Amino acid sequence: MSFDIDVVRRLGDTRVALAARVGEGATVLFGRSGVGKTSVLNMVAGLLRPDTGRIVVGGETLFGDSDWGGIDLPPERRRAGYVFQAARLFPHMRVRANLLYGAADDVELTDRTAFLGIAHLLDRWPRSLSGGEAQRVAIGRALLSNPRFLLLDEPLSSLDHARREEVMQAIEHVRDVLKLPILMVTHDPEEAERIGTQIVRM
Ligand SMILES: Nc1ncnc2c1ncn2[C@@H]1O[C@H](COP(=O)(O)OP(=O)(O)OP(=O)(O)O)[C@@H](O)[C@H]1O
Repeated sequence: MSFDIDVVRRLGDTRVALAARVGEGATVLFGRSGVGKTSVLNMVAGLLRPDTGRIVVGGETLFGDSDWGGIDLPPERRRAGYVFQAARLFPHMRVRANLLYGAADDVELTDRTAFLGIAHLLDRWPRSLSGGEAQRVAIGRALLSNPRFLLLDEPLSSLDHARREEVMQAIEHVRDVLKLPILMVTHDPEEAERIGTQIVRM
């Protein structure tokens, strides 16, 4: 599945612009702070509207300005799984309820929790989880919503070395075994090198 992204959006004094066409696997958006990486993910997710351009994922137009058919699919029809820098779990729900939020059913729960190494955490509250555990639950929640692709915004940046390795392996599993297309933001060159099938510099 390819991402074909050609967007411009002005935010205050910053002009966020990206033109990239990428293929299978994981695409890493790499660039200095403030260049607009998160804004690009938000545009792909449907949370931020580009001023001009188009976003096509797997041949389906998610957004197209008036020159491209005037299309703007709402976020729920884009079917993006979005994982943020901080896990952003619902604090009033146990891990199981967090995972199943947005899931049509629980048929994949066992499989997903097994490879993410979180099966033993289902009855825990988010506040009792380590950063790495919480981030793996956030990835599980995104996967269980049956997404067509994953958006990962610096999912490792708040973690120490050991926790980073756990989450990195989970992302590699999604890329290599589930073969779900990934668009991931990082400003860590080592992470970009390891996760990225292709790297797009902004
Ligand atoms: N609502 C807003 N109003 C004005 N400027 C904004 C707004 N939202 C974002 N910006 C600016 O747009 C630019 C892009 O922000 P964005 O968060 O996309 O960058 P980034 O590359 O993800 O940065 P970082 O690596 O620090 O997370 C920044 O300069 C930011 O200050």
